[in-house]
Amino acid sequence: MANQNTPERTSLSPDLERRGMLFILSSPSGAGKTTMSQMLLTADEEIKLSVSATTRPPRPGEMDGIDYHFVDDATFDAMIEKDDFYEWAHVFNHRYGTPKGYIRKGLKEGQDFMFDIDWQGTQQLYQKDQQDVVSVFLLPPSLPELRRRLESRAQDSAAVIDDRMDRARGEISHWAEYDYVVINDDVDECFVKVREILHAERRKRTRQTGLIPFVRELMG
Ligand SMILES: Nc1nc2c(ncn2[C@@H]2O[C@H](COP(=O)(O)OP(=O)(O)O)[C@@H](O)[C@H]2O)c(=O)[nH]1
Ligand SMILES: Nc1ncnc2c1ncn2[C@@H]1O[C@H](COP(=O)(O)OP(=O)(O)O)[C@@H](O)[C@H]1O
Repeated sequence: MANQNTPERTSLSPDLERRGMLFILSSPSGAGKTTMSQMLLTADEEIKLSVSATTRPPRPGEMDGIDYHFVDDATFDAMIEKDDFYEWAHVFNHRYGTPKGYIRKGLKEGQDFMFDIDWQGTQQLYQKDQQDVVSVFLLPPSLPELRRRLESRAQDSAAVIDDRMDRARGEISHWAEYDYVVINDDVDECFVKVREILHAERRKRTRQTGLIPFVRELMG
């Protein structure tokens, strides 16, 4: 069996074309989206991260263009003006948005993208492209554990952590809008579940555009 962190190809066949997928991970802050998305990106060479633009300042260790495109308010305004965003939203007193160009081009070429976005962005992507969106909501095992994770990440001030905890219930209230809900208790078990979802969704008949010519040929 392949090691769970080893890159692998998961296409049914390299010859079969399929539609790219918009794979969304949402959760209250601290429940584990970044952890899960990094594990999936390491383990699976067929999915790329959609790098959002944000007006929030970088955390220690975050890199411009890798974790986010860190922009100022004027630049974000200009991007809205130029219709550069697939979707954007206000979250925690900052603005976050998904730049369009890169995603559109990739999807056409059958590339899968992972989105670490909130429920507002998820709703907007569903409105634009219902067929290609797969959404997963991560729940923490408990609220005290959620606080413990925010504190253990040690990258936000006490006031920011309090604010995120205050908003957690509101974010959790959107759980039923998602295709899948996974409780992130043990990190490795959660990863296996999220990866199973990704693999199964790739095999959906409607995503495999190469099936029609394949079956035609199969049937002679
Ligand atoms: N709608 C939308 N939400 C985003 C985007 N990028 C990030 N977010 C969400 O903004 C929230 C705050 O993200 P961040 O500041 O990185 O904090 P974290 O969730 O604690 O890692 C999270 O719920 C993210 O999923 C985006 O492009 N669009
Ligand atoms: N299943 C888990 N058990 C324990 N700690 C976890 C688990 N998942 C994530 N963490 C830790 O919790 C903190 C918040 O996780 P992170 O992935 O940054 O959350 P988010 O991106 O949703 O804000 C990080 O320090 C991370 O290492």
